[in-house]
Amino acid sequence: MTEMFDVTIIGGGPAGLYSAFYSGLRGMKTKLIESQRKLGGKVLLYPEKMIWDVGGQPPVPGHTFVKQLVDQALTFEPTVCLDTKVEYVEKTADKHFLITTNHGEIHETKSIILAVGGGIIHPKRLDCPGAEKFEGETLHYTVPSLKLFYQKTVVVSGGGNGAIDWAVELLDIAKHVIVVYRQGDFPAHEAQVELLRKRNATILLNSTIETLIPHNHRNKIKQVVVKNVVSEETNAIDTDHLIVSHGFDREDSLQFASSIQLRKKDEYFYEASPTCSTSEPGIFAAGDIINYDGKVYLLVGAFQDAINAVNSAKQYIDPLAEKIAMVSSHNEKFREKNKQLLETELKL
Ligand SMILES: Cc1cc2nc3c(=O)[nH]c(=O)nc-3n(C[C@H](O)[C@H](O)[C@H](O)COP(=O)(O)OP(=O)(O)OC[C@H]3O[C@@H](n4cnc5c(N)ncnc54)[C@H](O)[C@@H]3O)c2cc1C
Repeated sequence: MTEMFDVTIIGGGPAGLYSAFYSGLRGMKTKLIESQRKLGGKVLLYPEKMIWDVGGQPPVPGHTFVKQLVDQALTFEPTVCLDTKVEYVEKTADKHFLITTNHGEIHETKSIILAVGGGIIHPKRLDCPGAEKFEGETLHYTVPSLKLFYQKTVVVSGGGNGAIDWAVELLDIAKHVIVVYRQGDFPAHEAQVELLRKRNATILLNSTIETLIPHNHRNKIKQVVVKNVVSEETNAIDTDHLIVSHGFDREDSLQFASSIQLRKKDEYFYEASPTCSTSEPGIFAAGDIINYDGKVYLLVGAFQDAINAVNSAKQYIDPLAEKIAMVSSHNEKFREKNKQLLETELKL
């Protein structure tokens, strides 16, 4: 038999990471399984974007935020399995769960927190012949470092929040920002679109990228050929970099045994209560994968869900456990750390 855990968290994004911290705080033996090689979930897609909207947290770039989240998640030393995709979940006669991964391993657990976000996601590739040879060099699906674009001409393809946020961020860094979008207007936040229009960005609506023209013998883009879908005119634009933000393809390979009755709101979201219980006793959920009235699809929403999911899981495995949300001062682990921090503070 494999080692039994109190809770196994599937997904190592913000919801899963904070669940791992909080379940440690509640004294639960915790395992976290993540399909990617790195923890951080979707925040890994925006390492250089500044995050402003987490209460009490000064603005930090995504990569710093991920580091802080991971450090916090490891506080109570959960077992972490990286590069491991959960494929199948079944329930045993004694109401425990068996989780099968792509490596064929079986993990045993008393409860589960689903924190799989939008599933395993991959940025949608540019539909343009030969585009893959420019990837990583001058064609980007995430922005690894803003420095790369300093004083460069950058074309951003896409019109949603991801594309427009990048374009706005680049206004102070790049020499020139050109946004190409296939529809007649942007669906992104109005205030951001307004900023783009007020500053010197070039906006090409009803337009798509048809071809990428390389520098001689090099895997660098020299020009993008843009076609206006209304007039059918084409135009070659000199560029140093191309950022493509066309959304994500989603891989949802997680299957449940037919005896597990997990209700979905639609093909995407699992139905959950505000205390993050799903329709299947013993399975709880947190973050972008669930839907209930008032659900907030932001980092803070994922954190609140994580607390509720952990508290519900704790109640499931120990009905006599405290119902109220615990605060960090209720844990021994912090006593020594608090002492050290206080001593440092008093010396100042
Ligand atoms: C471009 C962009 C910018 C954003 N900016 C902000 C912002 O400024 N402020 C803000 O509050 N929010 C922002 N968000 C939203 C925020 O990132 C999400 O709400 C948050 O990441 C949701 O966390 P999650 O843990 O639910 O899901 P995710 O972050 O999607 O993490 C889910 C994890 O589960 C893993 N997984 C999935 N299926 C399996 C499986 N079968 N087995 C194992 N692992 C699996 C995935 O690999 C992934 O790591 C932004 C989102 C995007 C896309």
